[in-house]
Amino acid sequence: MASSTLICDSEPWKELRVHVEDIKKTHLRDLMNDTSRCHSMMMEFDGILLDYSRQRATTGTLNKLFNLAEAARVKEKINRMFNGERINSTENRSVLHVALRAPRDAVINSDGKNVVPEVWQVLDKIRDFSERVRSGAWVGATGKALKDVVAIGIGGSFLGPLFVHTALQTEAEAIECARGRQLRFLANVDPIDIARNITGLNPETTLVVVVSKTFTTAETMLNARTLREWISSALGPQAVAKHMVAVSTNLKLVEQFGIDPNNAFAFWDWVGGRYSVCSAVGVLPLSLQYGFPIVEKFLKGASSVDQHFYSAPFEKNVPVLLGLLSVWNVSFLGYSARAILPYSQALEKFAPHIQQVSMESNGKGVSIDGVPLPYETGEIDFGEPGTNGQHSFYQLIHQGRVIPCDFIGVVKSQQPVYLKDEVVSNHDELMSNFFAQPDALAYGKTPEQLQKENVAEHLVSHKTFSGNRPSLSILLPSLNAYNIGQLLAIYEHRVAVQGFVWGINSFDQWGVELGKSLASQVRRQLHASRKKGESVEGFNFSTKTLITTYLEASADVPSDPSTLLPKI
Ligand SMILES: O=P(O)(O)OC[C@H]1O[C@H](O)[C@H](O)[C@@H](O)[C@@H]1O
Repeated sequence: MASSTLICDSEPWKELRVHVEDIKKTHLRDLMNDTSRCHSMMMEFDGILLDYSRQRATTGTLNKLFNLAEAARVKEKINRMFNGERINSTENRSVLHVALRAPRDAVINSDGKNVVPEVWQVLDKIRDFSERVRSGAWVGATGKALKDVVAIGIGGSFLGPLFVHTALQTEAEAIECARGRQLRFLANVDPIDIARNITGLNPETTLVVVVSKTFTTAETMLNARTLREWISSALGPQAVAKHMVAVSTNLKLVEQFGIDPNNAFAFWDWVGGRYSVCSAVGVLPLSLQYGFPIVEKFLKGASSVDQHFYSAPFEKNVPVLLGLLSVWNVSFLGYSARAILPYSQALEKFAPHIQQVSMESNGKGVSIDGVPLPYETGEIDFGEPGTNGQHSFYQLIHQGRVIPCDFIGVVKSQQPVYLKDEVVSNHDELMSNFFAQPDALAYGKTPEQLQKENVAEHLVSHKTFSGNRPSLSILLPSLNAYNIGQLLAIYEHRVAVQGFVWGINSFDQWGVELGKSLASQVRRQLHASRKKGESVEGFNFSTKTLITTYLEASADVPSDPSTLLPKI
């Protein structure tokens, strides 16, 4: 364990701690009255409007945060990331998801080698393959076109592609391109997820894409073996070659599984799982569904933000500003959660994706040098589309704990609806809430206001809103593939900025390993008990009792069953 200077020992950190006392003396109601402050806390980039005037911050706070960024050497760390240095030091890897969406002529080096040509080699292969499948040039074992795709993967090999798919599903151009096709995602090892995913699908017209960076993830591999069985029991084992393809960094294991290496789409260990949606992980299933040209627009949107993040000064740099403000909220104001609230049903899978990007990246206990941290990192991310969330958990956000909110709105709906006799269009109705909620949180409602409204005395405290609750608003011009790419990259880089300031490694995830290895011990026990009747040993009293109860109550499961697939 090396020793290193922690950011909390720096002068800018200490200054921010002192500055909290100044901010405590202010209320957002007053801060919002300062028009020049608000003006300076709004910016536009590539069609996106960012308004962070409802943060509990002044221009002075921002300056102190920029000093903190300097002390944390954030610019240097961004450069090291883009230069392909091995900033993921515990795995000895570079972190180059930006190369996945770089233009064909860009140069991004990893170990002195420009990786952009290999990125485009795979993209070209995806374009070619997806066009062949979509046009019916590539057919299944019985000669039928493959119109349905099941993508098997979990975590980073699932959440990002699901978010993008869900966001595109209702977009006009994407709808046209996807006509007659279905894309489904099988993630959970729960057989119910298998049942749901194969329901209504015919193996003859289905292509299965196995997506796994390592090709060893227990859930994904069992699901892959299950769908291999589903295909071969219906069409014969030789059908697997036509009906199963793979995305992985481990092409050797892909071949051992029985998938033709020609039908494997590579990516590289410099792509972290949760940062892999722009690799074949997302690009292959999405291109099969929507065609490569749409996915290329998504990559371009992400690339535009990459260039902005790399080159814009911090005062006008969207991911940097967002990252610094999150650090301010978490480490100085003590707000440990963040709500992601898109006012667009198309973004319903955005919060679950960002949950992994953020929490798996920044939920760490030690510095990048292995020094235990005296401050907490990461935040608890959750969210639902507005207005649904308003009728669910917003009560707590308005009158309970303070949770900084990200409001994400879209100017032009993907699916406008107008009714002749209504006051506003349906999208305007949605957006009325998008504009109102941040002010409700910021201003609140005072007892004096309530008294003026003649509210009964015994209800005044119940109806009082303290306000002073921070939020920020992001307004996108529309929600097409390009905008979806922009949004993704903004959040990816914001998380990196937070990690750079906290001085942690945002690109490893050792915290997921312990549970996996304990599950292996349980798996061995279940096998031994079911097949050989062995008693449950080697666990504490609680776990032993739970497992024994489970085994006894399911003793009717045959010890050597023949293959059984869901019947639904
Ligand atoms: O893509 P795979 O190798 O199958 O990994 C799938 C997921 O599982 C791991 O446990 C990690 O928590 C995730 O970061 C990863 O995305």
